[in-house]
Amino acid sequence: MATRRPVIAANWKMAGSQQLGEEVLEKFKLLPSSSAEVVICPPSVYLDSLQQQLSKHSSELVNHRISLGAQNMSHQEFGAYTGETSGAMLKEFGCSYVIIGHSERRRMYGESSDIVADKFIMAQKMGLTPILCVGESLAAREANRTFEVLNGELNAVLDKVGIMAFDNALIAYEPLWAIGTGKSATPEQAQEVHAFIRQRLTEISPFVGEKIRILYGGSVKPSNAADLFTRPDVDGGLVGGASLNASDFVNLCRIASESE
Ligand SMILES: O=C(CO)COP(=O)(O)O
Repeated sequence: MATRRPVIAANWKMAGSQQLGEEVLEKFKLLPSSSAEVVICPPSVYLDSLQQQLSKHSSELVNHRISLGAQNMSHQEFGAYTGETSGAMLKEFGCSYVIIGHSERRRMYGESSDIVADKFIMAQKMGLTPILCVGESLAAREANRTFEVLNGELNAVLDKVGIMAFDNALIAYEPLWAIGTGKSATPEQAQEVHAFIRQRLTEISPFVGEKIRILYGGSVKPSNAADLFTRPDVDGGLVGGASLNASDFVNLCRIASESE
């Protein structure tokens, strides 16, 4: 089996502060080293200060791999799109990653799978690595439609970008019923879906399927992380609530590093 370096990504959503960035980096300085890749996705207005904080503390963070990411971006390149942020702007402010197709954006802001695919394409065009979120609702799970929903969400992107585009992407499996509910998927449920996603990609390209990192998201916290992250197809986490607590978040990175 390929060794895939774990990734822990923080999705602050519309929360956090400049102060939180400072607190998180201070906690990382106390952790001797971590092998997991860490991605912090604050609201875009905080990217500038976080980028500066990262560079200020860089000499004390050499044993960590911390990158910046955004939570969303426009599928357009530039122009008259009030309120939007382009991939080029995110790049200018130090982002390497961007979350694409989070269920909160799909549900609350009407992002169709088609738009999600266009954002994926634009992210890569701008040199950003997309973190593509997929996941089923509780109703879909209860109706045994989990794999059908995931297939639909994956196919919408695969059909437009092709399998090789996934060579430079992460996938986050985030069941909607586990997001912000305190009720995580069980490690068995997560593993089952992650294996399904990997298999789906492996059928088209064994190289991509084996290599791609699939993160689990939905009520990840220090108490359930080790059980999730040690499953063979779970390559880390996309963390909401627990990423707003600096100690918990750094703890999650330590747990992910130890589960490699
Ligand atoms: O949506 C999520 C991360 O993108 C998960 O959020 P919670 O960790 O708060 O459940």
